[in-house]
Amino acid sequence: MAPRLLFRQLFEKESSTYTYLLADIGHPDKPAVLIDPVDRTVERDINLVKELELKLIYAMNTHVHADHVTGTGLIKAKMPGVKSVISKASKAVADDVVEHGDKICFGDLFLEVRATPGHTEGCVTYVTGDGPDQPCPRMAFTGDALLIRGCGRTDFQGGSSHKLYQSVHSQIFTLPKDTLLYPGHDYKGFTSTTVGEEIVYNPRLSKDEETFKDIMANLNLAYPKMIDIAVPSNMVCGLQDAISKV
Ligand SMILES: N[C@@H](CCC(=O)N[C@@H](CSS)C(=O)NCC(=O)O)C(=O)O
Ligand SMILES: [Fe+2]
Repeated sequence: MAPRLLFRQLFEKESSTYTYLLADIGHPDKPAVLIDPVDRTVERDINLVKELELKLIYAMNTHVHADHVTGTGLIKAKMPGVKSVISKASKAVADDVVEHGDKICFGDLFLEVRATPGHTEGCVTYVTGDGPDQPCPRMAFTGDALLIRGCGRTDFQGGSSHKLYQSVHSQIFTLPKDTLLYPGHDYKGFTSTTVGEEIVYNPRLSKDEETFKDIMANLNLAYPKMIDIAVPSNMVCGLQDAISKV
């Protein structure tokens, strides 16, 4: 039986952001979702959706990004009918706001929403679920909660090292060890990892919580260059930006 899931990992190089395209190609409509599109690469993403003859139904965010403007507003403007998605806990405006335990269906496949606050209060991880007639590859889209051999910073947007540690250990490290993890960014050239690998080799999250908090308190990272533009725009899922550009 041919696999139902079509999966593509896409990269935006200025912010080192990953966007993910998933579709149920076993369904006659080929319904698709985009996770964390970036405004600068919306044309590329839309062209790919069209070339693959998919029907994009959701443009989803893992959180209110601080380093780039989400593409969800522009996509909605260019593809009427597509719905923006973000968590209720983010307090952002979107067509659909989701909570822990919700399922986002595309065709006969779905993504389960897991609340993973800590990088921001509203961060969620999207986890694949099995299709009706065959298992779906186990994958989790972690946004900035978990990065490969790293994690999201916790020094703004309601960040909390305690919450992030608890989120990752209770919601991500409890997934089967062979679950493939796809982060929101990578700054070192990695593309994916697994739960089993990160439990052992993550230099921050493999430690006890007190050591983790100490590491996070001493990262000394500069604020993202676009934070003052990105956060207000992403609180409306990029819609203001989309309206001004069309
Ligand atoms: N230099 C970049 C921002 C880099 C940064 O702060 N990345 C965030 C994720 S985007 S909110 C982060 O959490 N990094 C963790 C780390 O350990 O690097 C810019 O100016 O945009
Ligand atoms: Fe972030």
